Amino acid sequence: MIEVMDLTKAYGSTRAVSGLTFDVRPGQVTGFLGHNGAGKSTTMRMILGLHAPTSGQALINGVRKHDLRDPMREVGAMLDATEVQGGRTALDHLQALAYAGGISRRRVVRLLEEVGLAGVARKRIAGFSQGMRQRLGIAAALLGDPGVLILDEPVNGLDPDGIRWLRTLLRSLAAEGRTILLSSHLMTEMSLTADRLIIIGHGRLIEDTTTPELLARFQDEVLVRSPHASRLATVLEAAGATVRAAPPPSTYTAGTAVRAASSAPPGTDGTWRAAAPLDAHAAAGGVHIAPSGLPAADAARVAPPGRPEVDGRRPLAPPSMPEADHTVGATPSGLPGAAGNVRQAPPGTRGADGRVRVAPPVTRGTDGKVRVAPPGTVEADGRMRVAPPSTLAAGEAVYEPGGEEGLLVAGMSAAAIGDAALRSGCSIHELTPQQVSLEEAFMELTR
Ligand SMILES: Nc1ncnc2c1ncn2[C@@H]1O[C@H](COP(=O)(O)OP(=O)(O)OP(=O)(O)O)[C@@H](O)[C@H]1O
Repeated sequence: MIEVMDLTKAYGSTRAVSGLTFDVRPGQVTGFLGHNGAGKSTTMRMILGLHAPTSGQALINGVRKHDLRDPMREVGAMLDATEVQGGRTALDHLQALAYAGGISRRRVVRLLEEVGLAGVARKRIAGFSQGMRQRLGIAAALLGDPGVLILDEPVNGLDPDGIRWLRTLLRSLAAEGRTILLSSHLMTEMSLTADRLIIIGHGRLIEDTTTPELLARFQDEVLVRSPHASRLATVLEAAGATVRAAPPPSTYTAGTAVRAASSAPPGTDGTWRAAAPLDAHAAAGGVHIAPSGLPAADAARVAPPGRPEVDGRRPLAPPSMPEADHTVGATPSGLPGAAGNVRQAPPGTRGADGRVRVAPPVTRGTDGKVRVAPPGTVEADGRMRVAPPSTLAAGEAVYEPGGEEGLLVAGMSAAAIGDAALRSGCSIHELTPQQVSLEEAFMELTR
């Protein structure tokens, strides 16, 4: 058992670890996750008594590491597999450690076999690959057959066989009732190996959970893309669901609405296109956007309802559409007009930057606030920025989101969401139960 209690470590002005508290229980593999510099190694070093905490304490089997009666048999660790003398052979290295701990040569030989280094036992470590050094480090950690094992990035450099071997080894050691704390950046591996997860960020605890609990929390959500997202969100919340905005799609796909940007990056197919669900927008009183600096021939096309061209392309915007660098807007009362014309926004709706912004009701966020898209909502890499929520300033309106907005809905099945959408007259373009990986859950949590 490892107990970390209100542990803090400052290196000068750097707070590597800050008030960290968690337990690592026997019989489980506990994964220790965090971005680079999150404080994992520092925490492990404090648990192992290699660095003194600034405050708080870390105990192994109820005492500090230095107070363990037989430390090698109680705790084994591998922090940095490169910290070995390259001039020695693997056998000499392990034997020196074993001698210091009163451990038999027989155990050394057995461990070399177990970690797959028997064939190179008499070779100098200097010639070892990173994976071989990791195996040697793991053998050293296991020398005393300890009940507590602390491994910092043990998977690094291991080949697929080695990774599988280590996973099986750690799971069987945990099944014997040992306490295992393991850090790794390899999320897939962590999700296969760890029962519990301690996730830290900037030296602080973010989550103390189990792998299935964490995944279930995110898998509970259903991604809904709808041109009526705001209204649908209200409907779903009234039905008891929890709704949050989904991150925008990372790249454009055909039919995805593209918003105005000062310098216009192309969509994935190299052209700007108007959103496919324009008809739905029109029904909702939408606004369609012409990006500035339009690429020529296949440039922004705005689709009046029901008038795709013969070749399937959307017709170009009618003449009433302002030239490039003007955003096309319309009053919420109807766009495009019945005749298929795009209406120009009334002058009063232009923002300080000269762009037209009109806020149809559908653009209100789930919090009821209107979101204002900052100028240049498209990044150079083609990703869309999420507009920060904001209230509508006097005389100011917002960009219509352009395409369908994404919602992540928790607490309601996809089927129930579909029914609710039908009943409330909201269209849905996508309804996907989320299958997140541990990596995605981790990124979401540590954002
Ligand atoms: N000996 C030290 N002296 C000064 N600062 C340190 C020292 N050790 C770590 N730090 C700082 O403490 C912070 C946490 O580092 P730590 O190595 O614990 O993070 P980590 O989560 O293990 O990162 P990684 O995943 O990259 O190994 C970092 O900002 C690091 O620069």
